[in-house]
Amino acid sequence: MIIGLGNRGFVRKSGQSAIALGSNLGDSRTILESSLKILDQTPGISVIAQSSWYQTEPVGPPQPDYLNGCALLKVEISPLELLERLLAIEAKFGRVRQERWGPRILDLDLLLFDDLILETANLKIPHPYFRERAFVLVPLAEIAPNWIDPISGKAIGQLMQEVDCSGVTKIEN
Ligand SMILES: Nc1ncnc2c1ncn2[C@@H]1O[C@H](COP(=O)(O)OP(=O)(O)OP(=O)(O)O)[C@@H](O)[C@H]1O
Ligand SMILES: Nc1nc2c(c(=O)[nH]1)N=C(CO)CN2
Repeated sequence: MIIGLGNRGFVRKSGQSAIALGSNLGDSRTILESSLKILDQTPGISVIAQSSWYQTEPVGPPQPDYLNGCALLKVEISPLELLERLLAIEAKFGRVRQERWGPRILDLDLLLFDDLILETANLKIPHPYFRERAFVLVPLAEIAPNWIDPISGKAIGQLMQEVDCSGVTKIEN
């Protein structure tokens, strides 16, 4: 377990990462599928697993249901570089930040990076809210149930058991 010392600290240049994908504006299914293809074609990033898509009730201000999913990436870049790639893809799809937790065309969150714990101004790993989000834990448990959260020491499958998953519905196809 490596504690990041901000930008000056030890930062890995490769690893396995888990990301969350979400969208509740536009043609969400196409947007999410396309963003995964772009990620897989990005130098230093390979998509090695993806979950089913889930229709999820919005957490936060009233807004349309989301389409959510998770993916596992093998990366040859640092966590900070990975975040930059994720933000660039969001911008490519025209994501503009308005109200916090408001509706968005595309949201790509960096959930986990091996067993890294990193706390910088722009990047916190593990994602600070993932443990309480069924819209993250259900798809993530589908593809990585045994990944251990380096802060709680619990497996993803166990974390999922601890939240109310009633607002998360798997899309079959
Ligand atoms: N693990 C992380 N994954 C993605 N962004 C992160 C992470 N940690 C910190 N950030 C920072 O959060 C900023 C705001 O992200 P964003 O606007 O997508 O938040 P949000 O998705 O609305 O809320 P939430 O953080 O609850 O998912 C990003 O610009 C990024 O610098
Ligand atoms: N169901 C759902 N609710 C949300 C989501 C999301 O992806 N899915 N993202 C948010 C901000 O990150 C806030 N609320």
